[in-house]
This record gives sequence, C-alpha cells and structure tokens, in this order.
Amino acid sequence: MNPEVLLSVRDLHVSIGAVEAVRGLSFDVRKGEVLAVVGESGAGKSLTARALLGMPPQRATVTGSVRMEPYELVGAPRSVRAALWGRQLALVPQDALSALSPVHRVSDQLAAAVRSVDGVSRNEAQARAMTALEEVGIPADRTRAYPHEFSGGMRQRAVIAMALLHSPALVIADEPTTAQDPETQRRLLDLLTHRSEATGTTLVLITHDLPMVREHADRVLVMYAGRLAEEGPVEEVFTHPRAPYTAGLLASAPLQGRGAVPTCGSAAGRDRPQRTRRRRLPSIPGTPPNPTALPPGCAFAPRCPLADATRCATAHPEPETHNNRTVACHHWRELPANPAELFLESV
Ligand SMILES: Nc1ncnc2c1ncn2[C@@H]1O[C@H](COP(=O)(O)OP(=O)(O)OP(=O)(O)O)[C@@H](O)[C@H]1O
Repeated sequence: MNPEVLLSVRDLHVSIGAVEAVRGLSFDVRKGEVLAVVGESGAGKSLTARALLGMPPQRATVTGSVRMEPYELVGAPRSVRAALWGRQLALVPQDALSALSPVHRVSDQLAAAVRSVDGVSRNEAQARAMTALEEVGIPADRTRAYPHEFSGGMRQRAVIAMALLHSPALVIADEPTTAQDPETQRRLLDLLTHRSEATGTTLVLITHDLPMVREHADRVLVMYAGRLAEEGPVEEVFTHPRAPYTAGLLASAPLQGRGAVPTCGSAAGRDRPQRTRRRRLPSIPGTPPNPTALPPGCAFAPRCPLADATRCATAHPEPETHNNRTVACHHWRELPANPAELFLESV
C-alpha cells in the first residue's frame, strides 16, 4: 500500500435486506488529510462510515476490503476492533446525547475513556480528561457537569474531546454539527479540524454542508446511490466538476451569489441597460432513486441532462482516474464550461 495512504477501501458493498446501499465503492484516505464525503440523503454515506469503522448495523452484509495496515476491517473479529477502537479509530456522531451517558459527569466519562485505554491512576485520568475538555473550550468549572447541563454545542465539544483523547489515526465525523445553529456549526468544525491537525489525526467528514466542505476539507468524495460519482481535491472539484451529478449538487447549493441570471445576448442594444430574465434557482430534477429499484445503467441517468438512451441507460460507468481526479460518468468530457447551466430552468 502507498505509504501516504492510511485507509484503503476497495469494492466495498453494504447490503441490508433487499437494499444494496453501498455498491462497489473504492477510494483511499490519505494520512493527515480531511476527506469530505457528500451526497444526497440515502446515498450510503453513513453506512460507508460504519463499514470504515468496522461497525456496520447488525443486519448488514459487508463485502470488499477496508485496510488500515496491518488490519483488514471487513469481517475483523471483535478483538481486532476493540484493539483499534479509540486508539486508532474514533467516531464523532451527529447526536452527542447518544454518545454520552446521561447519568455520569462529563469529566468522569472522559476519565473512564482514558483509563479504558491507558491504565493510569484515577487522578491522572481525571487530570487528562480536564485538559482534553479545556482544549475544546469547556471551562474548568463546567467539566464536572452532567451532559443535560451542557448546551448542544458544548456536548458536541465534549464528544470531539472524547474522540481525540488518544490521538487516533483516523476520526470519522458523521454530520457532527447538523443539530446546531450556523455559528455553532462553524465553530465546531473549526475546532474539529484544528484539534485533528494538532493531534495528527486524519479526518473523514460526512456532511451535506458544501460551504463547510470548501472551507475545511482537502479532498471530496461525491456519492450517488451507493457509488462514487466523483472524487478529487476540493477546489478543483468545486470549480470544475466533472460528473453532472456533482455539477447539479454544487449548482443547487448556496455557494455563491444566485438569483436572476443575465440572459445571453440580452444586452445587444449597447445603450440599453442589461435585461435579465428570471430563472428558477438551479436544482437537480427528480429525486434520488429508490435503492430497491435502481435503474439498470447509471443510477443518475433519469435525472441527468447529458444522459443518452444507450450507454447511460444500460451500462454503469466505471470510475476513471486522471491526474488526481476520479469520475464515473460516460459523458464527463462533454460537460459545458459552466455546468450549472445544465440545471437552470426558465420560468
Ligand atoms: N439500519 C438500516 N436498516 C435498513 N436500511 C438502512 C439502514 N441504514 C441505512 N439504510 C438504508 O440504506 C440507504 C443508505 O443509508 P445511509 O444512512 O448510509 O445514507 P446517507 O447517505 O448517510 O443519508 P443521510 O444523508 O440522510 O444520512 C438508505 O436507503 C437507507 O434507508
């Protein structure tokens, strides 16, 4: 394995009953990076995260490979997962309340987590717990509180402190700020990325928040219906998306000023002020496919302005990698210079 790669995912499949939610996903997580995983609801992001952590839902069937040298996490025995948990792999969940016990003081919970990995004295564990909480901005005089006495943002800070307690190699943050107001979200993401950098931890960030991805991630993996649509450095993907799905996702997100779009040629009369024609905000038509009834070819074809009735309707596009970018689309070379235009609709 390339020494820069921390985690290597190959041909990952996750099925639950009749739902094949992740369908042959391959990608690498590089040491020290922030990799964002984005895509509409139901794309398979959370199940991918759980497979990476070696914690799929009980009823799930996982095949393929998730390697973190020297371990294979798919099908790893409980002893291997227990050895990695906290030390090498940790999770920042969406809901801090589910991660914290309501009946124990926050500092005691962190101290117990310290002692579960390092057999230090109670006093030493308490001191380390206090330091970890202070590092995420929880004042010393609040660390003995119970979770319900914290605001949502403080609870999420405590969960971030818990995940980073042992400076794990990899933290997966699954929509870690969703329940917070925008300002708290921004602060928590700043905190998570800065603390991860300080502890040398690699971060996989699962989110719907594209502006946040642009601000905090190095690379982005775009998922659609359980597969990779596109992957690459954030700035490149955001400025020059290659998959029509990525273009639609970006066009419909509030990344830049939107609104009335100048009509081509509308300022033909030199002395007239430029006229604008009102258009709907760009959006991807239709809805994500039902995972139990996926179309036979490209799953995005029914919503894609570039889809044809032959290849796209019958054959799934295999991911192609060129110069640090990967895309799975039969027509990626035909995307217009401003692909957002594909998703604009006049009214
Ligand atoms: N425990 C489960 N039992 C049955 N189906 C599940 C389970 N978890 C997820 N699924 C199904 O698998 C598919 C992928 O779900 P997943 O939660 O990974 O999507 P997601 O991209 O994380 O969505 P969201 O952004 O809404 O969290 C969905 O169709 C979902 O209904």
